[in-house]
Formats: sequence, C-alpha cells, structure tokens
Amino acid sequence: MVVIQTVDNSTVVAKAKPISPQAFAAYGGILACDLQMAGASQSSANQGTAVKLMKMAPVTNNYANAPSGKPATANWNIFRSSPPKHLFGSSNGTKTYTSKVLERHPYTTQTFVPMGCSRDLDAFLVIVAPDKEGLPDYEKVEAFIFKGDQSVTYGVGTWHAPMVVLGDTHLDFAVLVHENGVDLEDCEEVVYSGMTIELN
Ligand SMILES: NC(=O)N[C@@H](O)C(=O)O
Repeated sequence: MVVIQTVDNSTVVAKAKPISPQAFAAYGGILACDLQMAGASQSSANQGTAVKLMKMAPVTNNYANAPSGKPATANWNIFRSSPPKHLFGSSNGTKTYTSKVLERHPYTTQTFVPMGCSRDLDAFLVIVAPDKEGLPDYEKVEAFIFKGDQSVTYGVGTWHAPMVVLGDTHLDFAVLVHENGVDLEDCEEVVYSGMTIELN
C-alpha cells in the first residue's frame, strides 16, 4: 500500500443510497441475485435444482501491462472486517461515516463476497469515485449500501474506500483478486483529512 498523495480537503458529502446494477455499472459490478435475475442470461444447473446466472460480474487480470512484468496469481483471500466504529458519527441526527482513504488496484478487479450475513441487513458501505488525472475525483464520490446477500466487484483501477462494515461485529468477506506482490502495482492509496458520507 503506497500513499500517493495526501489531499487536505474538507468535508465532501455524499448520501449513501441502495445499490443497483445500473447505478454501479461505471465502477465495476455487483452480484445480487434478486436484482439481476430478471435480466440475466440463465441456464439450469445442479440437476435442475439451481438456476445459473452467467457472467454476472467482471474478473479481469491486466498485470501483463504492469511495469514490473511480474505475473500475478488469482487469489481467494479472506477479509475478517471489523466495523470502523471510530469513523462513525452523527450530524444533526444523521448517521455519518468519515472516509479517509481511497484506493485502487490498477491491474485487477477485486470482488468482496460477504459470508454468513443476512440478506435483511445493511451489511457494508461501498464508497467509490471516478478518476480525475490519476487521483480520485473526490467531488464526485458516490456511496452505496449493500445487503448481506450482495457482493461488490471493484473494476480495474476503480477508486474505492477500504471495506466499511455497518454491523456491530466483524463480517467475513471472500475476496477474489489478482496480486503479484509488487506494492505499487497491487494497490495505490490516497489519504484525506476526511470526507463525510451521510448514511440515512
Ligand atoms: N488497503 C487494503 O488493504 N486494500 C485491500 O483491498 C488490499 O487487498 O490491498
């Protein structure tokens, strides 16, 4: 993880909204069966006991373009993510989250699949931003609430915040990513004084 630049910006407010495939398309993809079933290419599987929705989120490895030329492996990692309680607060009765880091993975997608979390829960907060001349365009930050049965895939080079768990205890994610162990090629970070996201 490399700090690219510390940007001393004041509060940038984005209001978190529910996720949808359309709303997140510019940032990568999601896996959310109830939201995607209707429009998906489907087939039967598992002897007719499963409906298979095909190619629902991207999996990309662009490390061939990385300067080091060091190949990457596709890895299933586990993130046991604890809620960053010290960054939650409230303002005028509105729950807030203060985001201090945006990062990106220049040569790979990264997918977080929550494990063992109810579909009825607001499980985690996803914060993303478009790129502007090699840094996040923090004035166009967007924030989305994901349920326990929804997964997020950050597109190649998509600026995003580290995982923000909304529950009271840790949440385990299965994480699919490509990595070659070269810090600057695996992850770039930008550090901020604080961007405020409204949660409700
Ligand atoms: N900062 C941080 O740990 N980012 C992770 O997404 C990672 O795997 O690099």
